[in-house]
Amino acid sequence: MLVKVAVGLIMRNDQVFIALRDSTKHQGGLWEFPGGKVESGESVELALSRELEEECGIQVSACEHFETIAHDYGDKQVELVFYKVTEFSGEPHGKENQEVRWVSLSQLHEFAFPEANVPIVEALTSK
Ligand SMILES: Nc1nc2c([nH]c(=O)n2[C@H]2C[C@H](O)[C@@H](COP(=O)(O)OP(=O)(O)OP(=O)(O)O)O2)c(=O)[nH]1
Ligand SMILES: [Mg+2]
Repeated sequence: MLVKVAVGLIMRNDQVFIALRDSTKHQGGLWEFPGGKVESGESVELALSRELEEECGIQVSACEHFETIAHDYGDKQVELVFYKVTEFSGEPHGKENQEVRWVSLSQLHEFAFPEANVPIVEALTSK
């Protein structure tokens, strides 16, 4: 089964906001860009706003599609729809008590992300 996921690249100057995935979750113990599964009947952009409010406590006011990546983990197939979150209100934090960081794009490669994120990290650091 293919799981569609809305993912936010929350940007501020040359930094991006990342969070540590709970070790009990799929791809746990790795860093991620906040986001989550699109629910049935929900648009991807609505899912993005809902997930970023739930996980980081921010309200998205503007976003733009960045890249969509399909990836097969073997145990799970995902379609990750990445958005650059260009305007938001509230201060991003680990609302679900997850560890979070603002990271300079030049240091992003120092963090371990799920395999599907590799092209995104590459694109963010080379632009
Ligand atoms: N949020 C997020 N998920 C990612 C990234 N990269 C990546 O491969 N994934 C995968 C891991 C999961 O299989 C899936 C997203 O799941 P999720 O755990 O965020 O979903 P969710 O917030 O709805 O969580 P839950 O209700 O299952 O607890 O996408 C990423 O950068 N961010
Ligand atoms: Mg999530």
